[in-house]
Formats: sequence, C-alpha cells, structure tokens
Amino acid sequence: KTVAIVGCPFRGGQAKLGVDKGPIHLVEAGLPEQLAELGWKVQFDGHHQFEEIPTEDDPPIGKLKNPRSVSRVCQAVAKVVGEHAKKGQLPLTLGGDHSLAMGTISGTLEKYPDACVIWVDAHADINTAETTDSGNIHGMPVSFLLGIGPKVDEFSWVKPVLKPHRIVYIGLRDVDQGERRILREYGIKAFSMHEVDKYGIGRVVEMALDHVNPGRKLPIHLSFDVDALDPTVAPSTGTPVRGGLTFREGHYICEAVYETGCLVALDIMEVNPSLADSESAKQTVAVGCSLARSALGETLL
Ligand SMILES: N[C@@H](CCCCC(O)O)C(=O)O
Ligand SMILES: [Mn+2]
Ligand SMILES: [Mn+2]
Ligand SMILES: [Mn+2]
Repeated sequence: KTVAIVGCPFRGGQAKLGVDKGPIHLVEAGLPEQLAELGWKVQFDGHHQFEEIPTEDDPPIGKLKNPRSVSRVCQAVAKVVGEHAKKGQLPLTLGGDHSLAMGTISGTLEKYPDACVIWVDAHADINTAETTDSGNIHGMPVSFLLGIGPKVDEFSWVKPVLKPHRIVYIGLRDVDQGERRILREYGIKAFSMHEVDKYGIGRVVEMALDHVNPGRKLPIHLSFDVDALDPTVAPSTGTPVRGGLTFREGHYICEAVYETGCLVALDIMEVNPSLADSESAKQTVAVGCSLARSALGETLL
C-alpha cells in the first residue's frame, strides 16, 4: 500500500508565521523513512509550492482574511489529494494550518463520497462567514464542507460533500458560541474533553466510530489538529488550549482508527515549529510524526 505525502507549507488560514514550516520539519524529522520502516511504499513529490497572493491583492471579503489565497491553495490541495486517492494511495497531508482540510476532505470525498470524517481538535473549525469573530479561515473549513452559512463566491468550488452525520469530533474544549449553535442545530456529534474524562478515550473512540461508521464499512478520513493534544504535549502550535488530550490519548485515537482498517486519508495539521523554544518545537514535530505512524499501523507490541 502506498502512502502519498502531500507537504502543504501554508499559513493563510491564520495569522501566525511559521505554521507553513510544519511540513518541512516533519519530513526532515524523518517521517517518510519512518513510514517506510512500517512497510509503506512512500511517495513524496516534494512540498507543494504555493505562490503567495500578496496581501494587497487579497483584501478581506467581509471578515474573511486572505480569502483568495486560502481558496486557491485549498482547491489545489483538493486536486492533489483526489489524484492520490484515485490512484488507490493513502494521502497524508502535512500542514500548514487547518483551513487546508477544505481541500483534503474535498479530495477524499471525490474518490470516497461515503467517507466519514473523524475531526480531532480542541476547536470545531465550523464557523461560517457570519459567525466567525477572527476571520481566520482555519476556524471555518467544516462549515464550507457542509455547505452551511452564507455563500462566499470565492469558495463556490467547495461542494457540500460532507453530511452532518458523517463527521464526529474528539477533543473539543474551545468552541465559539456560534459554533455551539451550529453543532446543536445540525445534530453534529462531538466528544469534548468532558466526555473523554467521563468515559475514557477507549469508549469515546468506540462511540465516535459507532456514530459515523456503525458497520465499520465506510472509508475514514482522519483530520488531526495537534492542538487537540494538551499544550504540555504539543506546545508549538498556533491556538493552544489547556486541558487537552494526553500523549497516549492522542495516539490511542490514531491506533484505534488504524485498527478499523477503514483509514483512507490522514491530515496532521497546525504544527508550527517556530512558536516555541527549539526543544518544544522539536517535541511538537516529533509528536506529529508519531501520531502519523500510529494512524498508519505502528503498534506498541
Ligand atoms: N474558533 C476560533 C479558533 C479556530 C482554531 C482553528 C484551528 O482549530 O484549526 C476561530 O474561529 O478563530
Ligand atoms: Mn503529490
Ligand atoms: Mn483545527
Ligand atoms: Mn485547533
């Protein structure tokens, strides 16, 4: 089986510098070799070069920041991920900020229209053009994929390919008011850190899978934002929130998803190696690599 590494050095979905350096650090930490060690055929075409749209040519649309840049890059990513998926490869997208998931999940759903999404994150990333406060599009990809909220012409290429019952969240602990309304209104299943504490990660993953993939027959797209982990575990990320998943809880999710045999696409997002001292940056990059390995078959015994 081939895993196709898609390096996406992109930071336009948010304001902090450095998250575009995530992919190069993950690859330089040896991720391709580590996956080959696990028995994967690894295809890595090099990091994608997204030419910048200068900010003066990409003024906000309403509250949305860098809209043209985000749209163009996500459209390119959708094409690349879709191509790899159509070749029967498993696309592993390395971010870069989480707005990229508009592209990766569009790509996956083109090949696997009935795929379900497991979204591991401290945040719901489901703000619409109306509900967003920050205007940072990395807080919005899920709303575009569901086709909810006011239409934004720039993003008309994003088809509403995701259905509310086909996404489930694990790790939420920083959800905006508007997002809470949307989750309720659309009946979207979310296991926050409260449920992780209450039931334990094993039960939570089982319930999450039972919700989106009851017969374990549907392909799974796992979109992992490293800020789902506690900041002591993954410190070097743009929107850290205390009270997150332990190292083991994060890895358990990946191991359990791999065990289903349904994984068809994986995103490792929001690693920003320039946000902390080099030790913490290295630690965060190493966690990104180990999460990917766990989701791709690395076991402890
Ligand atoms: N909900 C906040 C924070 C979003 C964090 C994005 C990350 O999860 O990709 C916002 O909309 O700005
Ligand atoms: Mn490629
Ligand atoms: Mn996210
Ligand atoms: Mn997040």
